[in-house]
Amino acid sequence: MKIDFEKMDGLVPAIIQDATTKNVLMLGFMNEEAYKKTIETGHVTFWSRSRQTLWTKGETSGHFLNLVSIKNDCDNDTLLVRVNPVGPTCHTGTDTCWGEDNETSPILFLTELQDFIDKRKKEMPEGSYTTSLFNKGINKISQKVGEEALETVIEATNGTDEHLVYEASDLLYHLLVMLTAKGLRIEDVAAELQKRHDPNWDKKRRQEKAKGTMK
Ligand SMILES: N=c1c2ncn([C@@H]3O[C@H](COP(=O)(O)OP(=O)(O)OP(=O)(O)O)[C@@H](O)[C@H]3O)c2ncn1[C@@H]1O[C@H](COP(=O)(O)O)[C@@H](O)[C@H]1O
Repeated sequence: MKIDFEKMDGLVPAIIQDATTKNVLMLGFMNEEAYKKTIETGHVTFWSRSRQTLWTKGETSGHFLNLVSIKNDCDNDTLLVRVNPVGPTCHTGTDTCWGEDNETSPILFLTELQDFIDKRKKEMPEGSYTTSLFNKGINKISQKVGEEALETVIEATNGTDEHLVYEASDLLYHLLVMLTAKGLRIEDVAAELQKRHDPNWDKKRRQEKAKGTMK
């Protein structure tokens, strides 16, 4: 279904959400022209009600909202616009128009860290520990994962919580490097875990195992 501008007298509210952190950044209004321009340019564009003109967010500040996706609500009169913001969204200098900092949750940081590791793999800058791991290859990276797993286990059985968190972090970092080396993502692992969360998953797994279609 198309967004219904007519129903809304030509102007629909557009909720702007950070595609990564999922924080709500601001609310704006779009007419059909602004909507089309947003899709054509990939920069979120509104209709300014006060200035009565099209307004591309970032055109003066450089703080563009790069379009990721745009979606109608259930009755096609409000838009959810997911973006990657360049800089702070609010004109007051805060990340959201509600004065909040756009903090990444520690769990989401795992994907950010893997993006960073992937960048290291592509650019291979000198002096980087991650680069040195990629240079040594998958066998050495796998060995490091094994070592860090062992150190984590030792802390779990015989150490402090603080040391356990420290070693588990070493383990996760090296696991991310290993996944990256293999062209895989932490999201692939999360998706597998999500699949397993189905209460019938283990039953299905056993059935498939019995049929010999799964290891
Ligand atoms: N999270 C980590 C991280 N965790 C652990 N490590 C490194 O992993 C190594 C752990 O190995 P060990 O405990 O065996 O200690 P070691 O004796 O120094 O290591 P070896 O001599 O055995 O290789 C240390 O050198 C740590 O510095 C990490 N190195 C990098 N990161 C992240 O990766 C980013 C990029 O790092 P660089 O590529 O080095 O810029 C950083 O900004 C961080 O966010």
